[in-house]
Amino acid sequence: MSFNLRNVLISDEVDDKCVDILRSNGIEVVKNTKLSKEQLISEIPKYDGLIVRSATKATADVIAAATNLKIIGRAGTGVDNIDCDAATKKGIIVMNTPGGNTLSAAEHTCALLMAMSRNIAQGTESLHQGRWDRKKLMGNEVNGKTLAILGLGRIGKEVATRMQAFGMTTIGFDPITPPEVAASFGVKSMSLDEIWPLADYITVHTPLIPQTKNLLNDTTLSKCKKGVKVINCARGGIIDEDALLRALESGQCGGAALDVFVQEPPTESPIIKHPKVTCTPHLGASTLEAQSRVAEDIAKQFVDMVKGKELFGAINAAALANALSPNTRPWVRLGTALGQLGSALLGQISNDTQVKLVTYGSGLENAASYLGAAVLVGVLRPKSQNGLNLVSAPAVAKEMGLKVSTEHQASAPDGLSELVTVTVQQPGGATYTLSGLVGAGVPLLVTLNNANFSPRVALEGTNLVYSSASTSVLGTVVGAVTAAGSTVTSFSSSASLDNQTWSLMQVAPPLGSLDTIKSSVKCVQQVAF
Ligand SMILES: NC(=O)C1=CN([C@@H]2O[C@H](COP(=O)(O)OP(=O)(O)OC[C@H]3O[C@@H](n4cnc5c(N)ncnc54)[C@H](O)[C@@H]3O)[C@@H](O)[C@H]2O)C=CC1
Ligand SMILES: O=C(O)C(=O)COP(=O)(O)O
Repeated sequence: MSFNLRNVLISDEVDDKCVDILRSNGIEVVKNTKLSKEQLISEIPKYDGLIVRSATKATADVIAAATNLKIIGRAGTGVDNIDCDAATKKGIIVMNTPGGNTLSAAEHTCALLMAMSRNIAQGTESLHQGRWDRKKLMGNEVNGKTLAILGLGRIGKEVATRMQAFGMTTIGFDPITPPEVAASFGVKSMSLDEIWPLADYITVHTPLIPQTKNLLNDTTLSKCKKGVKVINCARGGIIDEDALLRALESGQCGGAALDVFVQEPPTESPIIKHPKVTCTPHLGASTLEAQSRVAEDIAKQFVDMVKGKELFGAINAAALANALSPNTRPWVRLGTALGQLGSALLGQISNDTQVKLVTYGSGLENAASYLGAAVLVGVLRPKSQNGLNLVSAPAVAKEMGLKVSTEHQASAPDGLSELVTVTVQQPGGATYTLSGLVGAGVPLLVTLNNANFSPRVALEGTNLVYSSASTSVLGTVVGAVTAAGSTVTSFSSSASLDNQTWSLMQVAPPLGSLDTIKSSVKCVQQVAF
């Protein structure tokens, strides 16, 4: 996959460091933060890259119009404003800058929590209006109170340690963070049902995903202590705003501090007007420090990717990241080559084609995550539409209905340390199984339908792959290649198995037609690896 990024559109307010780094690396940049959705749709086909914060909505219709787009960069954390599924299906990388704004968001959460507890916004407002509301604005200490943190990732952890310094007891829930990890930063892990009755404060630090949408709702709020206070500096919608309003009205909720909203800006929402609500206009990441970091991070991540150095921060491209790593790159090439070979021999790929990948050996224990995508790129290449790559292949295969399975075996056969086999099968039709490994950084074919190649065949260049009853057809095939104006640059054949020999003949240039060879062999295909 080539990463030739000619130009990038920056459509949100991103620090100019980003522009400077991209331009100094030869990438053209247009910054336009005033585009309407319609204007974005009409502009986007001109660009190879797009950089956004949270304001631009990279929805399915924007992505559908993005005929040249290779990458969407999020100068920040949350990617819920980007239709990642639509981008993945089109082979567009989605990348964020994890960590660049963590401290700012954590500090803002703590600031909101304290401001809510001491009525700082309400006090400021009363003074602005010429009042001296001391009695009305009685607060409470946070010392000795219990803070529940839902989502113990980067920000949740930083909030915990800061609020512990104020004397709060921190408890939390996260389906992924192990209890011992949470304990290492002073948070006692509990189930949500254990948390609700214990919490004096609840702060959410999860992504907005189906499992976290309306995590705080009428039911869960009713399980909390009367007067519980809530903070949302993560994403609008994790707390159900209507339920929150009802709880504030009834006193079940004693206060809310909100930086994010279901609709931004929340002009129509009554929640922002409620006297017990302290709110800010999505300012969690709005510090000079965070903006400088995320701008620099996203630009450097783009440049590193273009230079083929590494793919950091990509959230939909595990296979692609491995394609850039020197250790795994040849295995990715092997997977694609085996997939291509299987697909060419099968001759047809349809909705019910079955593809099975087996990895052998401890070195390939977690390789299926990227080798699977690599194999599918090879399998689907004959059917390839624009954008078929390591990002999109699994999604395209899923959409087509291909039956894809993977398996890992701890040890490899025949004394090998690692081996990959790919089987492609048409139900009720042919089956081809290919095995290969990497030697000296080169993808090598080991067997084809159990027929062994010794020496192993480098899967490189353009090859005629044919099967014959014996190797005696070699002269005829070479004659046909020469007559077609091509030359044979290497040749390998397998051991004979069941009266069949498989041969790979590397030719240059590729042949225009295989017709003269077809009559001399059982089957022949031309594959460019
Ligand atoms: N207000 C603002 O300006 C900012 C908001 N954010 C938002 O803050 C949130 C957290 O960001 P990070 O800590 O960097 O993300 P992270 O990925 O480091 O942490 C998120 C945590 O949520 C956990 N999680 C997932 N599903 C969960 C569930 N059902 N219940 C409980 N926990 C669950 C994950 O396991 C993970 O540990 C994101 O939504 C991000 O978009 C981030 C930066 C600035
Ligand atoms: O990084 C995030 O998830 C944020 O919410 C920050 O949003 P922003 O870049 O300030 O629009």
